[in-house]
Amino acid sequence: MVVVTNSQMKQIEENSLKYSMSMKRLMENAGSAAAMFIRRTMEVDGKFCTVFCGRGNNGGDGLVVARKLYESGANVVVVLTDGDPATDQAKEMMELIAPMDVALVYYEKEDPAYLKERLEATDIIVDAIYGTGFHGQLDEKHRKICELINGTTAQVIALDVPSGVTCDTGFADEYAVIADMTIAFDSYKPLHVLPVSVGYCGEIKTADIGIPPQAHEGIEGQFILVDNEFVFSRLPKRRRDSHKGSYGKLLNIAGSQKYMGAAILSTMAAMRAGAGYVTLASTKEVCRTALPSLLEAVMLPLKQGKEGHISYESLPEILEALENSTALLIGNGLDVTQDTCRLVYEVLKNAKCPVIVDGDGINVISRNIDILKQTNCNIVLTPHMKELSRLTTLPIEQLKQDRYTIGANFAREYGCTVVMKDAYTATAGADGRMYINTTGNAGMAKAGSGDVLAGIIGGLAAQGIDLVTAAAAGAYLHGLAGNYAACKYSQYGMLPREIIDQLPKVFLHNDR
Ligand SMILES: NC(=O)C1=CN([C@@H]2O[C@H](COP(=O)(O)OP(=O)(O)OC[C@H]3O[C@@H](n4cnc5c(N)ncnc54)[C@H](O)[C@@H]3O)[C@@H](O)[C@H]2O)[C@H](O)CC1
Ligand SMILES: [K+]
Repeated sequence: MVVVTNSQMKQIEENSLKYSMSMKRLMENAGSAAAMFIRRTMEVDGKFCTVFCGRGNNGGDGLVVARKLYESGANVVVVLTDGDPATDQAKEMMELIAPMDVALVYYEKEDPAYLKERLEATDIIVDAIYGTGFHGQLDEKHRKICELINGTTAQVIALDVPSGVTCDTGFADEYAVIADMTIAFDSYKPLHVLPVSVGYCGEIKTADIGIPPQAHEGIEGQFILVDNEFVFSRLPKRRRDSHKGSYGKLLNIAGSQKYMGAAILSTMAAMRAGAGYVTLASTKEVCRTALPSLLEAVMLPLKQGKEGHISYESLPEILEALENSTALLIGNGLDVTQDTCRLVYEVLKNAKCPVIVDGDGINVISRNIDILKQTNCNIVLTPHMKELSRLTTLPIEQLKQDRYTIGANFAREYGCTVVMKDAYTATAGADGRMYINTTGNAGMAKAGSGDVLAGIIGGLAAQGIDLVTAAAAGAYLHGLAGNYAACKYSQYGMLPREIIDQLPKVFLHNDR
């Protein structure tokens, strides 16, 4: 799903006028679609509905909803929060509703006691105070209104945007409306996917408001919400006449005496993601220990260094294996030693296939970031917040506030893809596009989950799926399999290995 910014939405709206659409019809369609969603979700006939309308076009949509809910049998009161409508379309909607038996009250003129009483009896509140036109903070009056709305037990339906949330940044005033459902008109906007604001939206529905598809042409989404359609339209079905060589060879350089599990989890995940061959390159001890869990993997046992890591002397064997690989995964459980630093740098300088760098691989790169500029391959980095902080040398607090801009700038500067792992993982492409993932749950916040994600991305990349897609789709599949695992084993009880076990179910449900 493509996410459009406020100015892109305005452009789409304007384009649609070229296809005999009018602003008035768009508003009528938006209000009708919203009323339909409300009717589908809850009983409306005989219910008390209070519609809060601002002066802009969002308020105009609210007036249409008020009319439609009244026609469906609801007892409707419209509260005009800022006086009469200011835009031409909204004024027309006001004229249409005037003759109906819908009470129109002016917030400033109304007795606060009446409003309080009305809200106590209200079943459904429609928030049409501010839409995409809002930015910044709410003033005192609007904070009071939003506080009233948030203080009721009614179902709160926000039109397009919960009032008080800024469309493009997702920044929410501390008193912003907290909706049970938000009806996004035509397209998702950044606030509908950004972690800072999704919590204000409740359930999000998109309403077709009659904008012709041609009006979207040439609009390139900068934020892309990764969904089932995105992922499975990019993961081809396996051909009946194919063979294991058709699905690539992943070389996974992972593990050390201290972190054996990372090698097992990442290798297993890559195999479960569909790769034809997966080779685990690790110390002899890790390979021997991992073998019983990794019957289908190829083992490349290497010399062990003094600290239990892969010895630098193994470089020639690794480079030879790299020659035949279609993707490289490096870093899971490698440990950070002088040897691993040299090893990772040399391997990166020599790699020609797509490379995924995770865990200690990232920590090693953070010590010498310019190595990223000395490579001849496409690279995905998969840092969590702490690792991103090491990579960018920025404090975590700053990253939390502005990770989209910082991540996109980093990806652009170093020409790589950055999977920023968090509760809502976002993948920044080198072209500055941001792929937002919303699958996953708190049960995945356990050591080993990252190894599984890296393995999935590696497995997909080995099959020839382009690296940005492998990264964004990998995060989605990982989260969805994690959700299945939580359903089976609970968020408390689930283990990262069970995310791998659930991956086949995700594929099965999507006919892969
Ligand atoms: N996109 C479409 O095709 C359609 C969208 N519709 C609806 O229109 C709104 C956007 O309407 P707009 O009139 O541009 O803005 P708002 O209604 O959100 O009104 C904002 C209003 O408030 C002012 N303002 C902005 N920030 C602040 C602030 N911090 N404090 C006070 N006032 C502020 C701003 O200047 C505006 O005047 C969209 O969301 C849809 O709901 C159409 O109806 C259908 C087609
Ligand atoms: K609104």
